[in-house]
Amino acid sequence: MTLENLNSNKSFGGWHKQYSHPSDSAGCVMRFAIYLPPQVANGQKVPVLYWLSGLTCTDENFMQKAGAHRVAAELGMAIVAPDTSPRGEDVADNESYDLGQGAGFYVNATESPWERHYRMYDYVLNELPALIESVFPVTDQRSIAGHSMGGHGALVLALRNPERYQSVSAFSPISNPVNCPWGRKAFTAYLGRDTARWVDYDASVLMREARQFVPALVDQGDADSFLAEQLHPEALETAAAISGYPLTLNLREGYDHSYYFIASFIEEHLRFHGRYLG
Ligand SMILES: N[C@@H](CCC(=O)N[C@@H](CSC=O)C(=O)NCC(=O)O)C(=O)O
Repeated sequence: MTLENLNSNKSFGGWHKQYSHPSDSAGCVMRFAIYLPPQVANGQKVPVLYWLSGLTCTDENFMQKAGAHRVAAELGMAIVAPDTSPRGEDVADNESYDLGQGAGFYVNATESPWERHYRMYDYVLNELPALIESVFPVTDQRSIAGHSMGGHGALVLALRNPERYQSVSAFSPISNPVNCPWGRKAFTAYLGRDTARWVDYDASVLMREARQFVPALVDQGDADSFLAEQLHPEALETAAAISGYPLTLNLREGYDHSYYFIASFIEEHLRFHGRYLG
């Protein structure tokens, strides 16, 4: 295992660290950030919250802007934030911000030229937790959360793999990607034109058909400029009502799509996950 430590910062008694490593799933060098709470210094193993970021983000946005370390330190919870796509000179890209590098959509691409590296679903579900659990003092208790494109990724991963996660939460998720411009553009490129293949990556479709449940929390700002066109939380709410899914969806007055919104409510999300991670 070649794991290169790129950076270390002490934070709230614990450590924020950044690493790179060669990834089998992505076929390139991937980066992630990890927050290790102070409890690990006492030889304690801690559970892990995986955080998936949104379009244009890297492993850095959440760690720098969300203000999550203080409560993670109190709860004894590690947080792992992977990059949002494969990257590199030989990795396919697109000039737009919502396709290609920085916009992996947490799918396994099947279409050229994306299928060689864009396997973020496998990376986040399998490769990254296996690496984290073999190298760091963590348990195999995992929860998952994310924002926007990352909220879509977190919901899809938990809905398809309920045995792998204790809880799931999302800020402003792309809730019904088969019915919004961001989702249709990305899924056409990564998965092809056959829309029957898209539903495996649509949280609202998956939640409507779910039979095995993971406690779910979603927060959405009502002043979010992407709300009407891209996010469709009402589709998630309808799906939960049909399947009886344990979803709490909060509409927050005046909040937009930014990390100011995430920072305002991240403590509630961390405490929510803390209840299920033990
Ligand atoms: N046109 C904008 C869009 C980028 C943007 O708003 N990114 C969000 C996530 S949107 C959905 O996935 C984000 O988290 N940005 C990073 C941040 O630190 O705020 C643009 O190109 O900037």
